[in-house]
Amino acid sequence: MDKKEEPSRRRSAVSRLLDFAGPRKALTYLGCTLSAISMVVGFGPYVCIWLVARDLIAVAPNWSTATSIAVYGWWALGLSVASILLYFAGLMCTHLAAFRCAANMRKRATEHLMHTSLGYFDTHASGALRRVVDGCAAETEGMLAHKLPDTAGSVAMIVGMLVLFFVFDWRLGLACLVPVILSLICMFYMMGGRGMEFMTKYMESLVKMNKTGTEYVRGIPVVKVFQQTVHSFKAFHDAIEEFTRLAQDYAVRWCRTPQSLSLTIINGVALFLVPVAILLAPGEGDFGAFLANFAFYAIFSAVIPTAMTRVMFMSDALQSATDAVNRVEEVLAAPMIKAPAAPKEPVDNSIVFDDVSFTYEGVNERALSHVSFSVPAGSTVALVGPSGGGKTTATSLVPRFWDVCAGRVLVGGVDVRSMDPHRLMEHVAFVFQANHLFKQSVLENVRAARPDATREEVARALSAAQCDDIIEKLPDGVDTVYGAAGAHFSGGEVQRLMLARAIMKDAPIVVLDEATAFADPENEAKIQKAFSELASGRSGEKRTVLMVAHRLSTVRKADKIVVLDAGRVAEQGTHDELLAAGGLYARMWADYERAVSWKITSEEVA
Ligand SMILES: Nc1ncnc2c1ncn2[C@@H]1O[C@H](COP(=O)(O)OP(=O)(O)OP(=O)(O)O)[C@@H](O)[C@H]1O
Repeated sequence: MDKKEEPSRRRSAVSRLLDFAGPRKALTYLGCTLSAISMVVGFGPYVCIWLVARDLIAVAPNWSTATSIAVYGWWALGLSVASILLYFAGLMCTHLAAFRCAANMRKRATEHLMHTSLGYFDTHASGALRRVVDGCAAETEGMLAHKLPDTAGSVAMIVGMLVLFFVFDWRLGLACLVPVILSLICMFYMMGGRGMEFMTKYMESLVKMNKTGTEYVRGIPVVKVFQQTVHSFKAFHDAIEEFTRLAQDYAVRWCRTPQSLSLTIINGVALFLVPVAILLAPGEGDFGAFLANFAFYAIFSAVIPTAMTRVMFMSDALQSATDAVNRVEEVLAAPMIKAPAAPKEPVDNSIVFDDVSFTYEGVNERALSHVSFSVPAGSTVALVGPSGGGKTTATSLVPRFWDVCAGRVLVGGVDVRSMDPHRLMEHVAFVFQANHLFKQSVLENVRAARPDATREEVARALSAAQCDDIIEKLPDGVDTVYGAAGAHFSGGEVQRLMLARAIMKDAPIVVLDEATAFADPENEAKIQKAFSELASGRSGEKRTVLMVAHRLSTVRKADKIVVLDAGRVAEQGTHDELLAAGGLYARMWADYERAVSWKITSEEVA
């Protein structure tokens, strides 16, 4: 990945950023040019002031003979207005480009994430990704819209000043130049390696704080239940501390420096200019002309600190923007699901695991090792086994959350890697523990599986998934927004709504990870009924179902049970066959029966 990216990293952040602006990139250049012209035009009023000063010195003390003063005044006014108008026109152009750039950054990162292998989200917290997609784009907006044209203007101003410095009296010009050179040296030091290194650390710390913050908010119930304090959530606490330290460093070391620098320049100009003028004055033949020149340098040297400060703050913005564009490029480099050049069509509705092995990245132990089993079209196969046996991993290989390390997963007789990812998603409905309800109406939540479904079709899917009692309880029926008052669901209810979504999708194959291991008897019966509705399919054709079962009651009726233990298939067969074999499944079943009888006995006692 890095090798391919190196050339792009070598290009400047601004040029990489502007790639996101597309054709509007030209507006940035136009905006910067207008801003530069505006600054040069902005010299006009200063020149007029100097001309006034020069005329007055020339006619002193007969001030009334200076007749051109009003003309200079009008010129000064006209040039000021022209400079302001040019500046606004420039800003308009850069804003248009900056907005497009930020929008395209967000769009491309979001689109890329849509096609990123789903497993990527397991290892990249949503808080950090949100900050990259949204925050980084926002960070670049101000830089492109304001800082860049201001810097172009300031550079034009500095260059113009340097030229003017040597037009009238090079000796006074040189005196003004010394503090400029000094400040430039300081600025290059700030913009250099250490400054950038600091900014990268600062941004990393911000991302870390966001990430741990999201995790903390998610974990608040656990923290409360166990009566822990905020400090016990050590990662978040440490991230806040680290960020605070860096933010203080930032304010003290990196913000105070530009301010001191600016002051040095202002004072520096006077410090250098005045003594040089005093030294030169006695030797001057035409003292009036010398005084006028001195007035020129005194007026114009005041412009330089403003320009320098603007350039200085650009370095700050440039560092944040470089960091932002690096992070967005990192997201854009996230592995995408590879779509085959010539996708194959599934020929039936079966699923086959053919000698599949899989190891998670950065882990030595295999999560799955030589796993082979088949789910014939129209049958229901349940994966059972001890915790950590590899059940969830096996099901996540079907939608290509991850790709196998060895072997093949076939859907409809075709390796999932040879199928068009959209076709795979169409052919298979996935109901996972991580699926969640959106903060939308129940109707929209179910319709997410098939956006063109009618209200009647949604109602039928809800009925088939045994959700009628849930809908009846809701204040606005199917139009009730999930999360609004009175619209919260139990684990079993959420599972039934998920099943309604899967029924709505009407895919011939369903892969599901049972959400809850325990449900009350009423919910349990309804979930069972919803499962059989889902498996029975529409128009009499049975669906193929591969399910991770946490409840052995669910698997009893399955056509086949595959027992996964430590990533290997320990045994497979029907419920009766496995009981007769007296292996791991038989032991699990005996434990399950004991648990059920214990539950019944304790309920009777109660
Ligand atoms: N994202 C991950 N990164 C690294 N290892 C993982 C990841 N997810 C799971 N594992 C490991 O892979 C193995 C199989 O886990 P898996 O979740 O598939 O088991 P399971 O049978 O579904 O367990 P359970 O019944 O508890 O849900 C375990 O050792 C687990 O620690």
